[in-house]
Amino acid sequence: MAHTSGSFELIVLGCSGGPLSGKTCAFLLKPAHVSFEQILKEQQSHLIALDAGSGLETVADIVADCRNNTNNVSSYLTGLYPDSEPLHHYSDISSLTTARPFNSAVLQLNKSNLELARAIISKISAYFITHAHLDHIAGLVINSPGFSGSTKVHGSEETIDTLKNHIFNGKVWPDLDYIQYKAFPSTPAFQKVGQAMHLKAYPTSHGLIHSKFRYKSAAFLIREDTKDDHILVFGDVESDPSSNTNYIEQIWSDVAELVLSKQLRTIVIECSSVDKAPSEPLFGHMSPLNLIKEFSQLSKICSQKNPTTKHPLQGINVLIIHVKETFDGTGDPRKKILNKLRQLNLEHDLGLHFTMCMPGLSYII
Ligand SMILES: Nc1ncnc2c1ncn2[C@@H]1O[C@@H]2COP(=O)(O)O[C@H]2[C@H]1O
Repeated sequence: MAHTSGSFELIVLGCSGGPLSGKTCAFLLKPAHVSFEQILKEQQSHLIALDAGSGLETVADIVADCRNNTNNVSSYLTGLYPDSEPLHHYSDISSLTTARPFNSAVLQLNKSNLELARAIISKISAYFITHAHLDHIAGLVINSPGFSGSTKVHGSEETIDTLKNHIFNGKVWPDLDYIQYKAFPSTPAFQKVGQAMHLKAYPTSHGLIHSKFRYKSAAFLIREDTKDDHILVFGDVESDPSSNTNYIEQIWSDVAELVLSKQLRTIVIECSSVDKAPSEPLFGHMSPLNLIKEFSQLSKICSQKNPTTKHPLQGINVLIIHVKETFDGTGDPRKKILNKLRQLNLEHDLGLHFTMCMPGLSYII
């Protein structure tokens, strides 16, 4: 049975911001109405990958959890800290549907956990990479010799150049001829992905290289065609005031109408650390104050477009990813970040609903 309550199923393989080397950012996305059973049978797949910091090993672990009724993957990140809470503590919305990604029809197939994981990974129709930092590509790289044939990898010109010349270059990793690179259009535009989705890639700023050159990441607006619904997924990103650019403002201006018409109800975005003193670097990332300022800006843009809407962001789901693990003995950074976001959300009267993403779960949105 496919999940039918939402438009998309976002399967979180990893969402840590490091420096932990496992469970870093990797997501599978498909229309919610299409089941994995169908995906495994069909020729033309509905499944896409957004970043690939984790891969085959996590899918195999999720299959094992589904088969054994355990929660090893979904409790992985919360299990790191002594003050961690049960999963439901990390979401504002009890109505946000989470599920185990694979149902009995898939799990009953006569395959080992690893064989089933490979069968699922081999149905990814294309990888969309926000930027080439290792924590977003490690799964793609290490898994690539096991791919069954041509593999499409989409990214900005800069990301593709880095992957081709600095990763898949015969030295760091074999230059595999079945990887087909495809650059995003220079002006953001929807392109068909999978069988019933379209994706538009926007550039974002992810800090400076050697304090000089802007390092770009990306954000993806994805449309589910049958329901004309959308999800916005950011890779690593810093706020416009931090970067002194207007990349995020351009995205907000482009999506404001969709927010107003309730055709964009979920935004997946990073919040890597707690707020820092101005002298401390954020390394091209968000903290709660910066993120809430960005959402206030989106709210303002929406209100300018439609002054009669009082709380344009009311009910928007914000899924937080890329929290950095900490070693300072002060406990779970996800709790601190979430508490601060909740407090600022109330103070700014935004009406957002926050969820800390966890690996091993499907979010039906
Ligand atoms: N100059 C630096 N010193 C120490 N750590 C850094 C420095 N620059 C970047 N980083 C870290 O390296 C990480 C690379 O991935 P992220 O962008 O997720 O987050 C980055 C920071 O946590």
